[in-house]
Amino acid sequence: GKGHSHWSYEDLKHWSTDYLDCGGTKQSPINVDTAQAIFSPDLRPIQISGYSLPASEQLKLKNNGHTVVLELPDSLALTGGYAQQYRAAQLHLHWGSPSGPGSEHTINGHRFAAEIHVVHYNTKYDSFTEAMVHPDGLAVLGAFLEVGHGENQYYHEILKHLFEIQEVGQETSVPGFNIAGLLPANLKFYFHYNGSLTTPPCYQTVKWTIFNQTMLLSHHQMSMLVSTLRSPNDEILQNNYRPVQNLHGRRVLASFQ
Ligand SMILES: NS(=O)(=O)c1c(F)c(F)c(SCCc2ccc(C(=O)O)cc2)c(F)c1NC1CCCCCCC1
Ligand SMILES: [Zn+2]
Repeated sequence: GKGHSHWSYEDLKHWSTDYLDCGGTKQSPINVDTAQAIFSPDLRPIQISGYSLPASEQLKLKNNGHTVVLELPDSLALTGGYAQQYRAAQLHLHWGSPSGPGSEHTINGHRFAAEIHVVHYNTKYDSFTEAMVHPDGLAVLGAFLEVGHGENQYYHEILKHLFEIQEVGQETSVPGFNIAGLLPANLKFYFHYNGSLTTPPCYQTVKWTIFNQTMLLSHHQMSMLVSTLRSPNDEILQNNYRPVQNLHGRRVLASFQ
């Protein structure tokens, strides 16, 4: 059932007692030490297809108490950069607060303002639920968000609806748009490693791609993100990121030098 809704980012130590995998040796997020990353020229550019959705397609946007989730049709596909084909399930965000950053992954110890995750499942499994328990079951594309000068029109398609779902459990519908606009234009430069869901049940079944290029939002857009949604204890939902986890000998690959 929805048992995972009783955990919080405040009592992280209980995660591994309630969910065994949360105490595993292939956990996410991680810090990427770029000097230790292994340049792998065989890592192909990530290729996505079907990401441009017509406005007639209505997508569900939900405050699930831990983040804002945009459900995605499985017509969105990951067709390059991975050995197998994956289809989209949902995307969601992690962020900090007005006083600090909230990305989940860090680069050389640097935490970015926020991070988007586009969650996909391997099409060789019949469903997402089936896929998420297999080591090659999930693929998550991650990109960092920072404050830049202009407004980001693609992120605006999501952020302009946040006020409609301030309370936990609330959902609204968002007209389709080009989801690819939420990711960097250049999908060639990324880090790649095997890890996990960063939330209970922490299944170690995610092949992570973290793009090197950062997305830019306006200051106003970032402040909407960090100050609109409420959490289960009716406080503002902030700092919804898990601390970085030990690599336990895992190698991080880089598609670029
Ligand atoms: N970074 S991540 O991908 O691990 C991740 C998080 F860090 C997340 F924090 C979340 S949200 C927390 C999990 C959750 C809670 C409630 C509901 C609901 O009421 O519908 C749904 C999910 C979250 F949804 C996800 N992604 C989910 C992992 C949870 C279980 C499978 C659902 C799709 C991927
Ligand atoms: Zn996430």
